[in-house]
Amino acid sequence: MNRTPISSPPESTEIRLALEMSRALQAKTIGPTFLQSVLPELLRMLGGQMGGLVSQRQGSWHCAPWVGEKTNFPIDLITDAIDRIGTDGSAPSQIADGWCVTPIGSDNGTGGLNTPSALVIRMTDAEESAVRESEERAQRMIRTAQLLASALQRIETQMRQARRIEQLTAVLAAAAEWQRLDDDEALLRKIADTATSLIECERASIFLWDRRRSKLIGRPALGIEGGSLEVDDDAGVVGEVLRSGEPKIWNAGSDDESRVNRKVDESLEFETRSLAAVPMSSGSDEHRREKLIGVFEAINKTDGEFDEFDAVLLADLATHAAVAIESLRTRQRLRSSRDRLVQDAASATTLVGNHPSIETVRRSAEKVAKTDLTVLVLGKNGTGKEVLARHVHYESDRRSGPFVAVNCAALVETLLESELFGHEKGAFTDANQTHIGKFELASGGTLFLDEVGDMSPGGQAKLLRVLEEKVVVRVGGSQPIPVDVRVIAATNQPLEELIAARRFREDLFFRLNVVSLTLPPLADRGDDVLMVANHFLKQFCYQIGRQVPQWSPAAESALLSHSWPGNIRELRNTIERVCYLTSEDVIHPDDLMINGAVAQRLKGGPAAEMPIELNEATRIFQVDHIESAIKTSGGNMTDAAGRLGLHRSNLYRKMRQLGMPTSSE
Ligand SMILES: Nc1ncnc2c1ncn2[C@@H]1O[C@H](COP(=O)(O)OP(=O)(O)OP(=O)(O)O)[C@@H](O)[C@H]1O
Repeated sequence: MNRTPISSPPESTEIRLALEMSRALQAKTIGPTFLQSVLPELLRMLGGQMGGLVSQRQGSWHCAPWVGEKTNFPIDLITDAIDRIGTDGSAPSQIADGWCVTPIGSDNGTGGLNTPSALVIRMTDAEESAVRESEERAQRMIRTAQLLASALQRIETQMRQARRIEQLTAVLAAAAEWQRLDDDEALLRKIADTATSLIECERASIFLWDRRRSKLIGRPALGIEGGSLEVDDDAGVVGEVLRSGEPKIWNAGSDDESRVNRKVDESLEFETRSLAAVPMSSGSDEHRREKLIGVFEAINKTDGEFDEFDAVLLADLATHAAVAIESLRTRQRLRSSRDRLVQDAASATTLVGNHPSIETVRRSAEKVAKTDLTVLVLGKNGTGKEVLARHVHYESDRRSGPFVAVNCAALVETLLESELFGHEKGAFTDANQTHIGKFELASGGTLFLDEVGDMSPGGQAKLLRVLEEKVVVRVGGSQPIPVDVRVIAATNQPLEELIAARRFREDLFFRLNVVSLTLPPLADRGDDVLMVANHFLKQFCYQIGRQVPQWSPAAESALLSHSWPGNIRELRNTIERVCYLTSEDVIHPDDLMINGAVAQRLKGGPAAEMPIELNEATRIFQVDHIESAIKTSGGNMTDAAGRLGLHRSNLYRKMRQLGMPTSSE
């Protein structure tokens, strides 16, 4: 070989190289183009004429970054050098035929080069001669090449880590956006679009698994106008993923053609050149398999082939996508069962009647329902004040929220505050646990304050404050809790008279009486009596499974002429009795047992042909007796309780026991 005298590289080469590389490592702008821009200068310092980083991916060699021509690689030398990488990560350089090859060890999965790689330098002729002449020069070449190799590895690691952070940030941002979507078509499309742009591929598809039919349904089925793409769940690469639960990559040319299900391409008039597919599961490690909902697939990498980094990114997206799909499904299920419940509850509280007075109330109720105004419902006992309050609730935008009813008369002052506003654990002797008040429970919905006229003065003052400030403070607590509640109050008491007698606060009256709705007594509703009677008749007959009987004309007249002092509640009880105590196809006036007929019947009068069990007779007597006490007291429950020798709260308890409506929650 021709030995040309050469000058040794200046002693400072290694130092300059080290300085240059440390500057490079500190640069904030390290990116894919960075190495390409600094490599020529580094090579020149090393005495190289061409070279760069060579790595083997998916069976073929890639040179990037690289300076100079890409021909005549010393493949054998590179393979040999890579094979010599020690288990401890040591990577000896090889010098031969003018090449210096330095393998780059794996960085143990820290995000750097975990594909076989080597720094390859083609020496200038002068450098080659110098290296051949002098062992010291050869050693210097090796040392500087190793220095450069380790710097390249660090730079590459940094770049990959920066890219990974960027990707994960993008995945998290996308996942947060997916959680906000409420329509599954839009969600799936958005997931596919995100994957397409992050992974840099032509399209992405989600294959949802229909386990029962052993099919995978491609969504979005791009290219199939309005149709759906369905494949057998064991076909193609997606089938492999489903079977193994592992990510799979396929690249045309380097992988087995038979793995791809070309039927999909045919139906989409598309050509798959490369493909990465990963399982989609919303479960954590041990539940991954059972929570597998499908396969996520990226098709045709825009530049080159898919590699394991793409598969890792796709798997990140798939995990978040599976959670978003599952949580949308759960939300949809919950929403539809909630809608069904709301629908059931709304239809169970129908405001029956079409008398003009009821039509007027209904129209006003529906109008006020669209606002958040406080409503005061007025009317005698049993006229349907709670039914009307529920009607307002179910007609309002708050219908999916709770409807919470509180009977203010049934609460003694000491309990009222804790019932309405809640208490903290330890607030008083029996407060073993934190108790959420009705205002908080009704948040997002409606709070119905029944018998508000019976509220104690202290209770009235506290209620007024909450209505004005729209915050509650639990008893024993200090934290103000904002409450979003529409309040509907009701009373059968003449509030103006109570105000004059200083038993009801005028300021609270004005606060509650923003809109008032008044229900007329049943006797003033004309033929509605028959309509409501038929409504209850059907309801009770259905409950006990008997044929609905007919009214005799005389029974209809009796219903229409009765004064119904207990209003609809009395009518309801009457019809309930009729349903339970008669068995004929036609109902006669005597069957109604109104106008004292119950007592007469219980005393063994003419209406007593049908035997009644003792329990039922006792119940009927008690109901009748309590109703007449309430009637005599003009609806004042405290007074009625006094007449019956009971405390007011015991009267409510008794009424509940007897199945009498009490308008409490
Ligand atoms: N218009 C109506 N259509 C159908 N059922 C009704 C109607 N009005 C009242 N009811 C029924 O009558 C009974 C009494 O109604 P509700 O409890 O709403 O009356 P109230 O005026 O609130 O009574 P109270 O003043 O005693 O609290 C309930 O069983 C209710 O379902």
